[in-house]
Amino acid sequence: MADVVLRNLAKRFGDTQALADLDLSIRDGEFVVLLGPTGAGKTTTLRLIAGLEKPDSGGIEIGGRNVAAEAPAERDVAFVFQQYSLYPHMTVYENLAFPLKAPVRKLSAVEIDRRVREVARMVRIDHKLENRSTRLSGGEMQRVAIGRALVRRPAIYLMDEPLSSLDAKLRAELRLELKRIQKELGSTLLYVTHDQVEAMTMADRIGIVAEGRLMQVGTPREIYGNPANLHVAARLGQPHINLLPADLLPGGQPPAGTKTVGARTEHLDIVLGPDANAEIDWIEHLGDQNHLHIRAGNHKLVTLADPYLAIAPGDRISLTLRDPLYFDAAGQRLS
Ligand SMILES: Nc1ncnc2c1ncn2[C@@H]1O[C@H](COP(=O)(O)OP(=O)(O)OP(=O)(O)O)[C@@H](O)[C@H]1O
Repeated sequence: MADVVLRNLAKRFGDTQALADLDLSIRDGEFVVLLGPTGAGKTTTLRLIAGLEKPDSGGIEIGGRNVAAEAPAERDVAFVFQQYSLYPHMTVYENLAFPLKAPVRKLSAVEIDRRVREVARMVRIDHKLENRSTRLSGGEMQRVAIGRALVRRPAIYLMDEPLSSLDAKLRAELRLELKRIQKELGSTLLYVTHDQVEAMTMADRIGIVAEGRLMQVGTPREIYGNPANLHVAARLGQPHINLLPADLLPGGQPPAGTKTVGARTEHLDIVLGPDANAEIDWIEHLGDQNHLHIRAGNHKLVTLADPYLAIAPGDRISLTLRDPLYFDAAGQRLS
């Protein structure tokens, strides 16, 4: 495993600036997640590190080595794609063993067997080793694809939305397993997703990417609690952060220059009573929690509420800010 350093990386495809001035250091053994919408430049970043694309400018170091002149095979990275790319004519065992059989690796049959079985146990596919890879469920195929990357011990694992084709339950399971395996192996991992829950639950650090730029890098807690700008604030949190004019609700202390107040659930106090400044529009019942849709003046807000809160559409409430986030006219965070 190794440190990976990206310096001022830029890449353009025709008129599209896919990446601009991207700086990022990934520490040995760290799990970094790039989070951003479609077209933000996440996959391009992985492909540049893997050597599948050439940067227009900037540098890439893997384990202290400048890899600019190295072919993909020399870079010692393992890539897991969104779609399981297994060899269909092979069994699960053969798929897992394949990356270890390259003559340059000089591994004995006993060592290959040991590693294949160890990784198969890790990704919980050891009971299907003799199955043809086409005779697996989607989740099992993706486990094999991840396992095939894990049998090698590369400098870095690059994973491009490896769980996005799976159903929600499997995604949640594999998310936990992937994090456990990464910790167990001490692997360096750069993982791309547009799923904020994956980013929050797996990452040591999250990098928020938008329009080819890295907006902020930090721990999930920093990114959520201390976003640098409106864009970052809007990427995390369910329901979405409410963006309101500075003078809409009482309770805040907006600093000079405040244009927008960012209020998440934890920044809003609700009291039923006579001093109402807002009204409940409707309530979405999600089982373990409710989403309250609230109207305050001409603005609509959404916040979470305990399902036992005795509240109904049409109820008038008093809505107060508690330590929200403040942004200036350019969308930069003020405090
Ligand atoms: N080979 C290519 N030729 C032309 N344009 C490309 C190419 N690869 C990427 N792009 C463009 O570069 C931009 C960044 O693409 P990239 O695939 O890195 O985004 P992404 O963040 O991974 O998006 P997604 O979540 O949809 O995978 C997009 O506008 C995309 O259309």
